[in-house]
Amino acid sequence: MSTPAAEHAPGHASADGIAARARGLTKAYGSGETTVLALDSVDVDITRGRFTAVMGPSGSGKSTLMHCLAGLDNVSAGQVWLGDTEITGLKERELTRLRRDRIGFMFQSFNLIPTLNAAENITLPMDIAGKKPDEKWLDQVIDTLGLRDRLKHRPAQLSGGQQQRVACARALASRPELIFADEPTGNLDSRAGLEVLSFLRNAVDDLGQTVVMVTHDPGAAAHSDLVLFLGDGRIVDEMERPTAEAVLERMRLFTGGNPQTPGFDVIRSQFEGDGPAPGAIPTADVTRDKD
Ligand SMILES: Nc1ncnc2c1ncn2[C@@H]1O[C@H](COP(=O)(O)OP(=O)(O)OP(=O)(O)O)[C@@H](O)[C@H]1O
Repeated sequence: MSTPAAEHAPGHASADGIAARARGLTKAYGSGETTVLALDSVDVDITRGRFTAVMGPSGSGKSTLMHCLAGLDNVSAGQVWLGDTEITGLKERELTRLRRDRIGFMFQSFNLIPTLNAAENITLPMDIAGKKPDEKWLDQVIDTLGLRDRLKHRPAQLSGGQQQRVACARALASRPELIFADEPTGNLDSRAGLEVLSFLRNAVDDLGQTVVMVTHDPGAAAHSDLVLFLGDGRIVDEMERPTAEAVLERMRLFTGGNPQTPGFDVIRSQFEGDGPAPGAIPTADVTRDKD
């Protein structure tokens, strides 16, 4: 689980391309005395063809950052670009189209449609958009994810790991510029979680995709090329070629080992005795993988 990114082959795309960029990104919720500054003037570049993990204590702004970069949430101040397109200021309709055409999403809950089989779930976003899939690319995604013999199965006939692989294939199917994954392993046992992380890694290394993943798990973050650490709505540090141990150590510094700090319990229980071994995926809310 603690495979260092250094062992991974570099992605296909050139390192100088920027898939998404934010400058002075600020997001406040509420108003007056109850205002919460979820993001505080964040500057960030997401490099194309890389796997970036976003970590930080609970409430540090990870999901808000992802939502603002993906155009799912409007910003209070600052600017966000997807490639060369500035998305801040776009109308909802334009944003919807941009998300549909250029971004893939993977969430903790797989969000598969129970009445559709795996193949239909994978192509659903494109079917809704009236777009024909690139069959060669789709075949490559299906084979990379090992779903070839599961295409006719409905979600209920698939294990948790297989369902998440279908969700991964759906995110990749339209060959998006950028894939956002929010705790993609959060509902999986450690083996299925590991599989999904390997597939995301392969999507970057073999298919040249760009992935941004929000996670609480240092072991999951160790599959990335770069970890961004958020604290109180700011990027407070970053780590190239992370290992689970180094990320855990950084998270410890973060919380100052203070059990009162939000997120401390999660980190401590995962790594210090009463949780799984370092690098394991949290096993709460486990979905059995019958592979
Ligand atoms: N819709 C909302 N209304 C009000 N406050 C919000 C809203 N969404 C998020 N917040 C607040 O913004 C801050 C950042 O939240 P966010 O969900 O981005 O954190 P996070 O790092 O993803 O947390 P977690 O790890 O617990 O998911 C928190 O203080 C949160 O309470």
